[in-house]
Amino acid sequence: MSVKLTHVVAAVILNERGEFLLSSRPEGKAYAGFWEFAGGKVEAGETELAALQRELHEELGIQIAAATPWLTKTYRYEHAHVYLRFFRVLPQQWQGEIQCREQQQYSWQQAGRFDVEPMLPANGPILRALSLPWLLKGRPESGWRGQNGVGEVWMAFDVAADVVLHTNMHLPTVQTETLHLLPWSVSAQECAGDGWWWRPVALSDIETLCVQLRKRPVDMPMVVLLDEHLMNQASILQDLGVHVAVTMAEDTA
Ligand SMILES: Nc1nc2c([nH]c(=O)n2[C@H]2C[C@H](O)[C@@H](COP(=O)(O)OP(=O)(O)OP(=O)(O)O)O2)c(=O)[nH]1
Repeated sequence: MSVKLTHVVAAVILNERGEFLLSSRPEGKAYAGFWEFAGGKVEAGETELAALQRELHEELGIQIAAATPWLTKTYRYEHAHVYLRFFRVLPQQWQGEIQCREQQQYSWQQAGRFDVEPMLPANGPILRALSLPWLLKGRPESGWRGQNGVGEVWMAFDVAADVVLHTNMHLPTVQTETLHLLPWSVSAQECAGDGWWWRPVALSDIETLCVQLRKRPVDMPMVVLLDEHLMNQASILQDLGVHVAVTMAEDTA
């Protein structure tokens, strides 16, 4: 029996302080009072970006100029089986004053420290993924460090030994069918059943990765390890849609 999936888009809106926006679901909707990322159902004939722009304007009165596809998630509620597409919206990609047009509430939240509840049940992994810093720097000997809204995240991995240790973060597995389509320069390694690391050789590999991630999105972050010659590309990778970048750094003290 085929299951009808409800196609939903939702926006991870960021502000200049690196916080992200959650809002409560209004009275009259399923899971009223639960917290979510603003968004809603994609209408027939509408693109995902157009749906996101319409929903964010209807719910919060803000305008979205652009949004980067991020993670995806399918989830079966009693009321619907949903296919959720999350988009990252950077501070320069949205404008307007936030208004609660549907009598909902909103809150700016820090990654890793949520003080609103209850959350929509489908969103747990998404909230955990947000606690991953976008960029971590370090070396294999000393581990990699980055900042999220709460503080420092540290992790270490030994690609050869296929072992990952980490603190204050979560690195679950991505879908293998997407991994098989990637332009492997060095094949991806599953690390202790906890995540996937991928080490591209050229910027074009990363562009191909991002095209594949847009076509076949994954439900957890893909961590891209950048060798030294690709480090200066890190600033453009976020726009391309890379989830998490790990770079070698001189100073790891
Ligand atoms: N907007 C949003 N919906 C989410 C999130 N997580 C999650 O599981 N959902 C689910 C809840 C709902 O079943 C579905 C969104 O549908 P909705 O009823 O809110 O959509 P809508 O705003 O278009 O509502 P309506 O016009 O039909 O009243 O997706 C999230 O973070 N944001």
